[in-house]
Amino acid sequence: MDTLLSKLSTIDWLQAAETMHQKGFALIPGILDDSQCEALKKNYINDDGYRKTVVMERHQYGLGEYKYFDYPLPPVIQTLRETTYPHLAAIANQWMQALNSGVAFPATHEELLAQCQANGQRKATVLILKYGKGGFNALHQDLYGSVYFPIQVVLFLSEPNSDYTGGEFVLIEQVPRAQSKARVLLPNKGDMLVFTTNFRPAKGKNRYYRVNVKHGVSEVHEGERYTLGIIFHDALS
Ligand SMILES: O=C(O)CCC(=O)C(=O)O
Ligand SMILES: [Fe+2]
Repeated sequence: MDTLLSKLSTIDWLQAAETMHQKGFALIPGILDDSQCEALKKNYINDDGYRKTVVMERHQYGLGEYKYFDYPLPPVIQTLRETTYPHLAAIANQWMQALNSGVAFPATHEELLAQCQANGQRKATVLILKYGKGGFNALHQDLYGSVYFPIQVVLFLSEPNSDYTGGEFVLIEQVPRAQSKARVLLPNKGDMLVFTTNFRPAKGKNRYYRVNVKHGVSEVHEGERYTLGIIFHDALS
């Protein structure tokens, strides 16, 4: 845990914020070590510590499975969630200001959760996802109620091109009155990707405008791909 905290403390958040402003995502390499990735994956088959399993194809979400963690969250996840939040809140607040939205997010994650609770959103949204051959995640946004935080994080628990092939992380930008732009990413095991849940501001001639963003995962060709998704707001159910 101390090593995780010390890794998180070395993140250059100014640079991450700059990349977020430019592109709506920022890749921060080497956050989880191999044993932390393996421990999270190994625990997937157990029932303890999870509140719900979702078989993605049953809801047309894609092909694969995920499990929502229950409170109290495992210490590694709790640390990731509460330590990264204040930095992301600063970025989100700059976005809200640029877009004149009148929304401001609280400085601490505890306060965000209090806002969720006041709105009946009490269920943990942190999840671990597992995809096998043919698995994919359809393009989506992770909003779980009217209180939501616009930035989320994914930690990559498998090594691309060795644990699995295919399975790129996909981001699609929907620019107003234009056709969509796709970006594909293949982060390494242990990397942390920060990205917008629903939109980012882009600079127009006179003011900022909203670019909608969705994310998903392209088809896994071979092997198994696991990720840990950290969403900062909680869910109604
Ligand atoms: O498996 C992935 O890379 C995507 C996970 C995801 O959609 C999420 O964490 O919200
Ligand atoms: Fe997602």
